Amino acid sequence: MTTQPALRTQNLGKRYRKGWALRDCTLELPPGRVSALVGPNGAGKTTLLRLAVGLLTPTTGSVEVLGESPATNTVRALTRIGFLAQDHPLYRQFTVADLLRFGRSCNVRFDHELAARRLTRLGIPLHARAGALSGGQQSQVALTLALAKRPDLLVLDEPLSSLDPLARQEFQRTLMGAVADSRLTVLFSSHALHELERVCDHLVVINHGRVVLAGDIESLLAEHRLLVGPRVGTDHRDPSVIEVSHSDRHTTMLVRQAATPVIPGWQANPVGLDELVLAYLRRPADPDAEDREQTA
Ligand SMILES: Nc1ncnc2c1ncn2[C@@H]1O[C@H](COP(=O)(O)OP(=O)(O)OP(=O)(O)O)[C@@H](O)[C@H]1O
Repeated sequence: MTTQPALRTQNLGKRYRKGWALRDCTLELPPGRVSALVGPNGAGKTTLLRLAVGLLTPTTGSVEVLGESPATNTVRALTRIGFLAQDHPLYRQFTVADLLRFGRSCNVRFDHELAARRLTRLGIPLHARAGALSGGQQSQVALTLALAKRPDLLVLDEPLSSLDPLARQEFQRTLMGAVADSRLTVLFSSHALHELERVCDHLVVINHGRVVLAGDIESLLAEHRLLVGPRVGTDHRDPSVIEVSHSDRHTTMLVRQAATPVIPGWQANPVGLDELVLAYLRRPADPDAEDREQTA
């Protein structure tokens, strides 16, 4: 069994005319897992996903998908990658059946049976024109085309955003089924924090173009604790303290040090995934990182 990361980035960065969209991104995604990429609007998620699939060229650093660069080894690497863009563009004049035929003619591994079966199950008629389908149906067609390509890495930019709750659940089941059947690796961006734990086992949090947290979700939750105790002053330079808040009499601290003994009089509570992600997103950008890069 291969232990090669499905996606590896090293100091990856992308600069547009107005500034950096992604900086100093070093990541490894484990194969055969579902990873979520979360962060606020403008954080750099789409930029990272487009770099991963070879649609953008890095300004700095490198990206590898299953050991190959999508930028330099285009044909071979791209047959192994499925990508669903945020606006899931489809040829609007094509019928769904035309799109399946087109998919088959462009991809040697295309599984026409799987695609037709999934669309029929979802009640999407093959004779309908793509432009006449609802937004949610169009995104289901686009997702089906990406899945039918039988990629090793499936990259999805906000696939949940146009789906209703039933369709979201079906989507989650489909992803988990595909991962279990074929050791597919999935990376998808999402704002739906409360739904992530059900479908993902790995998390990447990005803010201001930088990765601020990444890892296996279970381990991340086990490594963090919410400490509650009598009000105290806190050392803001302590890197294990992620966030501090005070009420009149109490101090609450989110810390990354699960194994440290709790101070008498303090309570240590587990932290939820939403709470953890939001605490990292509320942290101010690291001004030292900028200095470090300028002097490097
Ligand atoms: N083609 C482009 N030209 C110039 N700047 C861009 C371009 N694409 C993205 N940016 C800028 O890069 C930054 C990151 O954008 P990106 O689309 O990656 O964010 P995002 O996290 O996907 O946001 P959202 O959640 O809103 O989709 C933003 O400041 C954006 O304005």
